Amino acid sequence: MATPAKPVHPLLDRTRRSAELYEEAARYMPGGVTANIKHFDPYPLFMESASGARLYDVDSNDYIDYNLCYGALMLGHGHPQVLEAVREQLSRMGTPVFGTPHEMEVEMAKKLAALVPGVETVRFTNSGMEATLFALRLARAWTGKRKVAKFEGHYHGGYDQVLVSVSTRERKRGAPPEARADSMGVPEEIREQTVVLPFNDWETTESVLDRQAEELGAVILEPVQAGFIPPDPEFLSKLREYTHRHGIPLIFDEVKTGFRMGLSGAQGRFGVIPDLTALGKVLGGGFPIGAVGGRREIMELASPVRSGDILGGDKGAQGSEVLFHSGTYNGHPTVLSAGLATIRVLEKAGAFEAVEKATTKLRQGMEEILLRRGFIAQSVGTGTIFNLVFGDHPVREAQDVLRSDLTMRRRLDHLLLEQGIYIKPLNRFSLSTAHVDAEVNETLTRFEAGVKQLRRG
Ligand SMILES: N[C@H](C=O)CCC(=O)O
Repeated sequence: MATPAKPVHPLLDRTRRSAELYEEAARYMPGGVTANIKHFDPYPLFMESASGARLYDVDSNDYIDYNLCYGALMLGHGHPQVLEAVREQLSRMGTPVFGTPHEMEVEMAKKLAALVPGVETVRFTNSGMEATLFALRLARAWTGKRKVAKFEGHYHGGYDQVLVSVSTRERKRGAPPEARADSMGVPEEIREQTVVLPFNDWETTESVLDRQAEELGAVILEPVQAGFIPPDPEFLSKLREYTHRHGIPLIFDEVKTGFRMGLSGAQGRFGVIPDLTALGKVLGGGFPIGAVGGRREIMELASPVRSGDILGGDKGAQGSEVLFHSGTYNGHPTVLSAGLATIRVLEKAGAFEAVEKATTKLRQGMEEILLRRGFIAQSVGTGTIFNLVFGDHPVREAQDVLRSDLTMRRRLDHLLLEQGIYIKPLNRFSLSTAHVDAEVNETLTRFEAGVKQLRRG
């Protein structure tokens, strides 16, 4: 059982019910949470309801939400068109799920093929993590090679092969990152199959790749690291050119960036097209989803027409000849109805641009307040996501975040929570169509009140 929170949190007076619930939760769930990312000190806040850009906690405090379920809610909470689409699906189909193919799967697959440049055909999954896992399997099957290269600080889900060097330790500039398991229970022989590269450092990346290229079945990365560190203009294109030349499938994990860097994702924004793309978050309109899309010939490896179905009792289906991909809830109608409704709203003229404009205004406003109050800080981001970094050095990779003043940032985040700005401490800020001018202005007022209390040292 986790130790109950000590009464030291500045929010304590205002969040007593959260503290009580946390104590109870810790009796029944390890650490009182059901996903490690949801924990923060001294206890996470328990929410009760939400609307638009706002969250309301169990103590009736309101927050302007910049976490938005880790970016998934691109239309904010409870968008009427999303709610209506879900109700309509349930009443029209008479069931949440058929367990058979249905028309909305085709509609969403067509939509993704039309919007995302690297997508020709699609398979749905239930999370972004499942999507990257399936994409890696496809790539390894395509090449017949075992190893996978990923980048330091990039998160692709909580399974063994990619749970490597997501957290960062300081290293000398130009030194290749080491491959470190980020969890107990990751077998050494699996960790050894993962090669770790430094984002935005082409020289070191190329020299590591040169040593490993023969054995690599895939290179996977977040084209915008952690959703907020943009790629150097040349970096992505050099990586694309290199992987193409060596026949290594390039996978973009666009779980965070899909529908947040524009409707064509980071690949559309930066004009670099991967072989395979993993999507999630916004695609489900607030419901769990993932998808893999990519080159037809690679995706086709998963076709049961080609290879049979190991679960179907086909005599001809041999495990080694079948690229297995399945899932009871894949292509769930309720989820797809929410996702399609979300995309329809984002496709309206000016909808996406308005969120970008609000993001720019908020970033500039926060920078101005911090600077005016004597803090050396910057916002780093692109599209509808950004982060705040204390320091004025260029932020191009995970090491640069490590070199910033994280203690100050954590202090600020707690003050912001106190002022009614919801973010997961140290995590990125995401905006939505619900973050209109009034919300941004109010956020800046609350932000200034928080910064006023921020002490140096
Ligand atoms: N699904 C991840 C953790 O559980 C979310 C990571 C993120 O969006 O930052």
